[in-house]
Amino acid sequence: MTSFVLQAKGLSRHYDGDGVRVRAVDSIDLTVEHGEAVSVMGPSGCGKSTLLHLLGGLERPTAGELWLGGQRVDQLSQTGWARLRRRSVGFVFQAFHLVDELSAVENVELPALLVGVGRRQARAKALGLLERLGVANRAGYLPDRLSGGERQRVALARALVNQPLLVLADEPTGNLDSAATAEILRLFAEVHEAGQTLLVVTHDPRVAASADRLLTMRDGSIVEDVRLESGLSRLALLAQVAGWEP
Ligand SMILES: Nc1ncnc2c1ncn2[C@@H]1O[C@H](COP(=O)(O)OP(=O)(O)OP(=O)(O)O)[C@@H](O)[C@H]1O
Repeated sequence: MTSFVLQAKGLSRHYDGDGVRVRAVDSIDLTVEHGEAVSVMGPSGCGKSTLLHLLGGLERPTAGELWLGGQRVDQLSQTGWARLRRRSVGFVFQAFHLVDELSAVENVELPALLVGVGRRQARAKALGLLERLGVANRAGYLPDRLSGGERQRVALARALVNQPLLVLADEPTGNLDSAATAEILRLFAEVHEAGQTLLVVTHDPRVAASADRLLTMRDGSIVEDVRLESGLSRLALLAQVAGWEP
């Protein structure tokens, strides 16, 4: 068995329009091992979201190879990707993307039902996750009756319900106040400690510093790839990125 969850080789996504080529993602090489928590930072427009979309099959590369859990996926059809994504990739977005008409528990169990888990088992899994993430008391609520922090916890539960190989999060705290951000960070840390592989795109240095590896992107490329091993290096990162005094 391969030890990596994800491997990209020369992965690129270029857009052509008005005679101009935008190299949104430009020949990226990246390996993510099982159990890593990786954060991706960089200035607006440097290609972070495009990279995340490529890694989760929401967009197709214009060049390069992508491997997920030992399977080559850059050539997969849309249907093939949809099937793979349901089982192997969990998404958490800034805007939550919950189904408004479904209750919290129904949102969480939906991906399980879609891969053929029985109703009773799907419900039990969903309730278990809501419990673990501290929102079991909101199981029957529709999303519009939940706070931002609660919605994101439900979205995280939904991302985890099929025990994916990889969770991809795009600015997961972008719509949250600082108390809810701290709570979501704590939950991401717990999920990571339980062995989940994570890749998080963020502008927030607190989020970035909670990972154990930080990628910095510029103009479609990864220009820095550092391990954040100690509390000290995390503090230094915070100071450097945010201009704070440690
Ligand atoms: N569908 C598209 N067509 C043309 N250009 C695109 C498309 N999607 C993204 N781009 C361009 O690709 C580049 C990277 O965009 P991307 O959204 O990945 O950046 P980002 O780092 O996530 O930005 P932000 O931090 O502002 O969300 C930008 O120059 C953007 O304008």
